Amino acid sequence: MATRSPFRAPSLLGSCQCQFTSSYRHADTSTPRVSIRWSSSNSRWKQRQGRDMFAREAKVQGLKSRAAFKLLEMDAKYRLFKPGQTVVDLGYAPGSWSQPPRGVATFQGDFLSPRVRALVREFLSRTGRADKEAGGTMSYIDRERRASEESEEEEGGFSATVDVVLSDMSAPWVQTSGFTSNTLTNPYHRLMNTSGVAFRDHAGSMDLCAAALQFASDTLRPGGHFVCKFYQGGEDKKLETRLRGLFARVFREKPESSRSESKEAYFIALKRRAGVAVDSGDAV
Ligand SMILES: C[S@@+](CC[C@H](N)C(=O)[O-])C[C@H]1O[C@@H](n2cnc3c(N)ncnc32)[C@H](O)[C@@H]1O
Repeated sequence: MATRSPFRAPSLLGSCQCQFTSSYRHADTSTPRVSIRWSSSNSRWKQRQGRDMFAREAKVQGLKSRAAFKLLEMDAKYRLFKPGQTVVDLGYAPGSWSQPPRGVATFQGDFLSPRVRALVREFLSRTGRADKEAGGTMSYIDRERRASEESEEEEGGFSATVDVVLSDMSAPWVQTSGFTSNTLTNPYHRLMNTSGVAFRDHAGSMDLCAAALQFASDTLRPGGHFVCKFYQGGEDKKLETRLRGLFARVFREKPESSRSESKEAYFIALKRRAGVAVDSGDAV
């Protein structure tokens, strides 16, 4: 049997400045409606983790979760990050995409809410201005290049300062049973797992992708990149078409470290076009 070797993770996003991340505070769960014996699925889950090379390797490398390897794989293939960038990581918790947490500001809030998105944009424009005034650590050439990009941005009516927007958001699994099981009540596991109902996961992911894309359209500078998790289904083609309107190149990616039985995949959208924005009325 062929084995898959996880990437080493010397510094995840190490060269980038992760200035902002967002995470969603989960609503309290309701009381159980059905009673199921969870002991067998508990041990199945533990066995799967034990067999899972990426989960084991994440532990060895001190990463918060196996999800880290997905981003490392995508960066190795598409070269997403460069030193000194502003990277926004939406739905960051538990945080393996933002390790190490240097320079990270975290926000809690439901990103589907326009008010939360507006607060994030405001935060970014304030920190962007502060960076500009301070001059930053950019070389002369980088400063000149950025200045010319900014004048293009202003011509296009954007105040865009972000280099990369990442969205690994997925609607968390709402627990309705299994409250006596430590494995199932653990918030970490609910955060990292979906409902398992393909249509529901797909529909939820299309809403989150639409919110993330609108945010990318509002904040990404021309030339910037967008990575977005989605659950495959009937509507993802429409999302891809919207992405193609905003970015020069768009790829579908199923990283090796993403479980093969999961419908999870990623859109990698490279080089945001100047002077183009997504139309919020045209949501997926
Ligand atoms: C699979 S986890 C992300 C894992 C993360 N990339 C990591 O490496 O640790 C999915 C995340 O999406 C977040 N999320 C789900 N719905 C959200 C929403 N409406 N607004 C903001 N975040 C949301 C969850 O809270 C969770 O943090």
